[in-house]
This record gives sequence, structure tokens and C-alpha cells, in this order.
Amino acid sequence: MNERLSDTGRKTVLAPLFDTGWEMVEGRDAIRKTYKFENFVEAFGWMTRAAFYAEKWNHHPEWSNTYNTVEVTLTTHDVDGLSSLDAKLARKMDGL
Ligand SMILES: C[C@H](O)[C@H](O)[C@H]1CNC2=NC(N)=NC(=O)C2=N1
Repeated sequence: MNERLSDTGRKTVLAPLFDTGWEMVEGRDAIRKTYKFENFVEAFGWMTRAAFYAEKWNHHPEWSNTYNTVEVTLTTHDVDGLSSLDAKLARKMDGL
């Protein structure tokens, strides 16, 4: 069962993500990041690749796309806050 990240878990898995541009969402236990691409095709291609992992891991982002920009928010609805799955998906998104 996936659980909300502990204080120690937050230090180890969230801190590196903050270094890559992720930030806490104000008023929510969630993280967000804005990705910029060359154009719409690059942005949507990246979303498609990310969507395969989201589906494979049954962990889905809140996101929106405008032309070359994708705004992503990650949180775990089942635990009403951040879990290790959010960190896992964030790391994957950064690597795609
Ligand atoms: C029933 C289904 O497995 C759950 O609702 C899954 C689907 N995708 C999910 N995605 C996210 N981000 N959080 C969840 O808690 C979650 N739960």
C-alpha cells in the first residue's frame, strides 16, 4: 500500500527534485513543475511518453498543455498527499 511520505522520505526523495525545478504547491501536499519545449509536437510527444508510465504505474498526473508548455502537478489522491510514486513519476518525467 502506498503511503504518504514521511519527513525523512521527503528529505531524501523530494530535495533532489527541488533542485531540478519542482516546487511545493501552496496550500496542498503536492509538487508542480512547468516544462517548456520547442513546439507543440515536442510537448505532446513528451506527454505521450509520460502517459505510458502513468498508466503502467497506475499513477496519473494533473496536467495541462498550452502549445509548447506543459504544467504538471503531482500528488497521490488515494493518500491525500505526496507519496513515493509522485517522486518516481517526477524523476521519470525529468528523464524523458
Ligand atoms: C482506482 C485507481 O487505481 C486509483 O484511483 C489510482 C489511479 N491513479 C492515481 N493517480 C494519482 N495521482 N493518485 C492516485 O491516488 C491514483 N489512484
